[in-house]
Amino acid sequence: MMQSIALIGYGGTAQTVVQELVKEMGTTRSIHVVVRPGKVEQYNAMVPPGVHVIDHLDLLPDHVGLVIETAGHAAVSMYGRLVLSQGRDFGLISSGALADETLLKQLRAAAHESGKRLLVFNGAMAAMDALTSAKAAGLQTVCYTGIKPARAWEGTPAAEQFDLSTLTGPTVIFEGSAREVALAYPKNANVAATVALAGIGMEKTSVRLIADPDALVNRHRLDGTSPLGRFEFETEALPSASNPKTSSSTAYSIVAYLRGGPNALRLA
Ligand SMILES: NC(=O)C1=CN([C@@H]2O[C@H](COP(=O)(O)OP(=O)(O)OC[C@H]3O[C@@H](n4cnc5c(N)ncnc54)[C@H](OP(=O)(O)O)[C@@H]3O)[C@@H](O)[C@H]2O)C=CC1
Ligand SMILES: O=C([O-])CC(=O)C(=O)O
Repeated sequence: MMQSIALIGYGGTAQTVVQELVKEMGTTRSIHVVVRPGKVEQYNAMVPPGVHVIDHLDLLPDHVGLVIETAGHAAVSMYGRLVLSQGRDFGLISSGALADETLLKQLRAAAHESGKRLLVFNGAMAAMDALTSAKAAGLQTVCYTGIKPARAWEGTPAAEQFDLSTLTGPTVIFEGSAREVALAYPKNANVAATVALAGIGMEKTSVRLIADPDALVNRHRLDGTSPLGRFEFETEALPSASNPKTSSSTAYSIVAYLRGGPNALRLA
């Protein structure tokens, strides 16, 4: 049985989630979309009938038990504590925001205080079950590699270092820790932060980002070792139709969770 939910932001990810949920509106009690002040009218024209657009969390009815961020790093810090202090669960996809340790501590504290849950959806990454089992046994190394078409890296630090339009082959544009990449690539490296939060943390999780001029899909690769042995996993997803930085699989981790799946990590 689905619950009443609210989505913060109505970009590519939220639109896909809503499209799926309205098909089963009978089981979802209500869907609200929280947009920036002054934008209610604009977004009202975009949502399907029956979906409520509001511009402040105070306008959410009490029965909305879960608020889901799909609006970027700033929205996690702007709304997270308020959602939890209102006595609602907070689920997020912009997990790179949690590379800010102070924010993570504040959200965990707010969740403990209200007795509500702080969730990170698996997002574009898969194989989180292998990662968390290995963690239970003593995870030793984890490396996340993100490979995307060159145009997906426009507007990122890579565009200042490389001429993305003239790359002739796969090019490593970043190597470092999950914390470094989460802060430098806020729209492209949330996957690395999610892997770090589920596994061995922001410092120990190593990350490589690759721009591939011939790639048509986004590829996410996870390699790890533990006393259990080794795991490697790679998934390919079409970029979302509206945003080449985002894999279309991101929205479906939220949809699958709302349908009762295990597609989220609980941080508090
Ligand atoms: N965990 C994961 O695997 C992944 C996580 N992500 C994260 O998800 C985010 C969303 O991705 P995507 O759907 O593709 O992005 P889009 O750019 O398509 O949509 C973002 C939406 O958020 C809205 N928005 C921004 N700030 C606010 C705010 N303060 N309040 C309300 N709405 C706001 C924007 O609206 P407007 O500008 O009109 O106000 C826009 O409609 C990314 O920025 C990234 O951080 C993305 C991919 C994978
Ligand atoms: O959707 C993706 O491919 C991953 C992404 O943008 C992110 O990790 O922020």
